[in-house]
Amino acid sequence: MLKFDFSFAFKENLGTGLSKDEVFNNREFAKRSLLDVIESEPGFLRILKTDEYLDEVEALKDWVKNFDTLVVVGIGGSALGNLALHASLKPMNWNLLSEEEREGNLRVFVVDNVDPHFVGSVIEQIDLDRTLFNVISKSGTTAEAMANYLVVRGILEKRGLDISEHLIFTTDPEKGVLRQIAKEEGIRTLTIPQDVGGRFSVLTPVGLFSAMAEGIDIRKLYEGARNGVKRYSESSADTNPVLVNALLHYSYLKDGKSISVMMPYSNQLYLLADWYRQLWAESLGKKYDLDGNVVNTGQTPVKALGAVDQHSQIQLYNEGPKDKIVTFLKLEKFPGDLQIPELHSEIEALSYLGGKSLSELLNSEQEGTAMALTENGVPNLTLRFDELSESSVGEFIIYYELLTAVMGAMLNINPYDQPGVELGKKITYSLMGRKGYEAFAGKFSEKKWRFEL
Ligand SMILES: O=P(O)(O)OC[C@H]1O[C@](O)(CO)[C@@H](O)[C@@H]1O
Repeated sequence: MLKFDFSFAFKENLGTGLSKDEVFNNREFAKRSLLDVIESEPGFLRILKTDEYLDEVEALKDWVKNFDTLVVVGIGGSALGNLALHASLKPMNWNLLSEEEREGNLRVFVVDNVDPHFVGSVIEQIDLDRTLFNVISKSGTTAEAMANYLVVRGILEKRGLDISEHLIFTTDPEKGVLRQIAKEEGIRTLTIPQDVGGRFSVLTPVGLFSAMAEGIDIRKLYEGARNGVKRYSESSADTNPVLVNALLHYSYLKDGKSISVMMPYSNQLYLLADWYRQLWAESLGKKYDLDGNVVNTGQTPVKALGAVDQHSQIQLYNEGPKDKIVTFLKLEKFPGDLQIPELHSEIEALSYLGGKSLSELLNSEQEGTAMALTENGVPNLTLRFDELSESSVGEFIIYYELLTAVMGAMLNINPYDQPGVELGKKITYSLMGRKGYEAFAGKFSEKKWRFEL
């Protein structure tokens, strides 16, 4: 079970900011918002009521064993969940291990960006004959995912490999070009349910397939998420960590804290902060509220890595603008630890470290940073994992999905759409010569718009 420490989030300890009374003033509003979310049964909650998606993915278990490597091709919500599961639940050197060391489980690479050097370097590391490519796109129109699909397909064709054996598509059950191509060519498919948006889709086949392929127990992931739903659906605002956190983030946002920092003190947890960044940004960053008023709301998610970013960001967080609320992610038990040898006992600047472990140092740094922020009046909270396991990561995912949806309800916006991404996509189509989109970039090529040196 995840543990939450909200001690340093209130005026009582900060000496500034919002008091418990001020924050909990909105408790009825938060409770109603949570109830509304649960009653509306968004797709990310509905999927946990069935084993349908687990079964769909597990039906491919034997076929997957034909391969040594899985390459996920997708971007945003079609990539970040895969990366987060891979980083948090597999050893950091997983893709460097031999097949025996991996006990037949697959290496997993995620190709999201269209940086040619990045894509090329992944291709160089794989044995095409033993590689399966999972092209993930809900819409089937995202330029980056489609371009990388074409690149990969081109390479497979050139090599004379059987396309329908080396490709699988994860996409909308009915719509889109990937569905169409799959039907025509007999390519296997997995479903992205229509009621689940990309950034909420990690517990659909989007995230489950690569997780299963690399040996993650996807049923345990569901178990953690399902237990999380029970725990976080509870309606007491004083004991439900979703409600406390929603109240905190909502109240501090209204109070001018426009930045939400997530700072894991663990390299393995770092990509969970990346996943959270898309979830918080695309869900809550909205121009209009549900009544059509222009609100331009949202809270900018920032990720930082402890202890590394203590030496890069903390000066700003402590002494810069008071516009942040910070969430630390802390890991109690690391998969492995290193003892610091007792050397140089005569040098005081080194001797105090001897005999301690690296995890002890890292976690002391987290506590020290939390206390320093508190001294400086920066509200912060700590979310603690006892250890990294499928069930704790599953719980974390549902915790943040629910928190985001409740925040959306409190802000009276739609957390499930992303209209603000569309214009940039259309201008890109225009720049790339896509038919029907000619006009979108034209305007900005006029001389009066330019200031180039
Ligand atoms: O799965 P798709 O449709 O390719 O979309 C990828 C990503 O692009 C967006 O639509 C816009 O960034 C995200 O919401 C989504 O996760």
